[in-house]
Amino acid sequence: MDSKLALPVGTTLDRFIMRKEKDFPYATGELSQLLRDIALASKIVNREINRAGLLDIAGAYGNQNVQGEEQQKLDVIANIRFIRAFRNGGEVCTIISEEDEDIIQTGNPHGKYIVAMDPLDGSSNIDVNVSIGTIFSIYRRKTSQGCDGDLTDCLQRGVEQVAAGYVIYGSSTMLVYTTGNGVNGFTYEPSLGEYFLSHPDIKTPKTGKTYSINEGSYNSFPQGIKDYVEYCKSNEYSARYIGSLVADFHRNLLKGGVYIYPSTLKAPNGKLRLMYECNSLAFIIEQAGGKATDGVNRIMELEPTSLHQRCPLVIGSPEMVDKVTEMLKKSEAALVQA
Ligand SMILES: O=P(O)(O)OC[C@H]1O[C@](O)(COP(=O)(O)O)[C@@H](O)[C@@H]1O
Ligand SMILES: [Mg+2]
Ligand SMILES: [Mg+2]
Repeated sequence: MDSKLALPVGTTLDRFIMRKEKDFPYATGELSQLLRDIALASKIVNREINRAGLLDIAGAYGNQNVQGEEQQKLDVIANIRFIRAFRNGGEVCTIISEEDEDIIQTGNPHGKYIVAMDPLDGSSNIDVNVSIGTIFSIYRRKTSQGCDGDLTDCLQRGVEQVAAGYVIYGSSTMLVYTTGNGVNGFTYEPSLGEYFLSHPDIKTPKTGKTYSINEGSYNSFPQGIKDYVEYCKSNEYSARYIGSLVADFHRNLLKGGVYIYPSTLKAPNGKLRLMYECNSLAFIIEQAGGKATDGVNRIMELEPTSLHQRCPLVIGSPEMVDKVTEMLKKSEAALVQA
């Protein structure tokens, strides 16, 4: 946390954003307002999620999204709520969403920012009351204001992010984000309708004893990943896999651990999307002292070529990510020699 501005636990998100803005003499308040818009939309989505079982908003929506996945009603509701918040807020000109094939123009040509988002992460867990989330990345547009953003604005590398974060809708609802000056977590108090600083200056442990991977696809993992899973077992690490990226990531961020979604025969480029899952969490983990790679390269330096491109993900405590990279390299070298 910036030494000149250590704010106490219990500070409201609004006050935190306002005070942090003072760290940036040239700040114009637009990014602050955009963070508030995200917080507002997340409160509405949180309310819908909490009541999902009661209202007719559980289950499938009856459409497939651009990924070929069955859309859940809450995927669509969350998508609508965030798009509406960005439209009404006025700071965003263009949106990339997991639920929309093409970029969405908000009608705010003077908006300075591009948002890439996964409105509802962990869709397979929606109806079974398991933690789910929302993931977002914020970029400054490259093209001049006054017109709609275009692909050059949208396809920026992770290192260009001005902010990123996620909301986890779990036993409590939390917003965790970075603007490149450390990572802070805020817990939502529904009866007051406010987010309060609960996890200041989050740092992830250098290593841990938890690994998160869907071993159901073990047989088609790259050899290096198989070797790493065996290494974890031989060292009696704990296997934890919720099946919601945000939830698995959040646990490992706080307690130490590594989450791996490798390339498999079924998904040669992995399953997770670079622009609104991998880049966002990579920015967070790096700001918290951890690492994120595709097994070889730093996620944040990957050059995006399409809106919904996928990439393998190895993310978490730095020493554990390094171990995975080391084992992948070794198995590759063994293959070459064979
Ligand atoms: O069922 P699998 O193949 O293990 O995939 C689970 C992963 O897929 C995801 O559900 C993909 O995200 P969406 O739910 O946003 O599509 C991640 O949250 C999760 O980590
Ligand atoms: Mg997702
Ligand atoms: Mg999703």
